[in-house]
Amino acid sequence: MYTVIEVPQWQGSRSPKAPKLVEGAARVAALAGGEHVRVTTGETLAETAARVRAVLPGDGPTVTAGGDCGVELEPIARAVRLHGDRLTVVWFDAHGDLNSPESSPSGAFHGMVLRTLLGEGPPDLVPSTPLHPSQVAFSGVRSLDPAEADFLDRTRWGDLADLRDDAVLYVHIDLDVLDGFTSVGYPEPDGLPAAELLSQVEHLASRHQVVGLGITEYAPTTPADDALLTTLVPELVRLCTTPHPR
Ligand SMILES: NC(=[NH2+])NCCC[C@H](N)C(=O)O
Repeated sequence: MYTVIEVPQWQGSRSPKAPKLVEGAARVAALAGGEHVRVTTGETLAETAARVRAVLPGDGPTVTAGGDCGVELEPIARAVRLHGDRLTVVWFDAHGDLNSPESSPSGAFHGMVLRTLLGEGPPDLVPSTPLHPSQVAFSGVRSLDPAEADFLDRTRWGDLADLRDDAVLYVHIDLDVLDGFTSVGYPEPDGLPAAELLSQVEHLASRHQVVGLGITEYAPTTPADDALLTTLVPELVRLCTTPHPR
């Protein structure tokens, strides 16, 4: 069995749609099945993170239902603690979320969460064991602020086509990676069709154990987007929680 952690955090986003992330987290969690735990948000992001940390299971796969992308902080930090160098984080997202507090144009934590996991972020949120850039591989990223583009260019990242045989994966999916999906705070053109996202995840999950999945940034806006998630979320969860090798 897998644990589904619903985190209705919206305070990490500065989008006018951010309050809708509360309803979105509940919807994604309901579609994900599993053993469902709901975390209530605290006064600060650090307090919410501590609550997430407190409910993470000792072992077994986690499915995190966001909420803004900042909800990935503790589940990914846990995967680093458990799996060390073997872990690769696959970042399916329109955005890099690679801003530092100094470079962020918005001040929003969801645009800094990956950088924070790499060891540079708001001091109360940086995990004790940072992720190394070679443990991160991107898919669908197409909207970067200038400082993020510069950081991306001067850093050696992981490569999905060249994962080590014994790699285990954390699959992060910000729904803004999808093409034409508008139920997010910051939609961007030219994303991945849902079938392409599924086929990439299927390919990865057929070769590697997935130790965590996060599905974030759902801000319900259109019935068509909701209908898409009705099939997409259970399928992603099935692919990522089926024990390996299948
Ligand atoms: N997870 C997201 N939707 N991130 C959007 C970030 C947008 C922008 N790069 C910022 O830092 O504010």
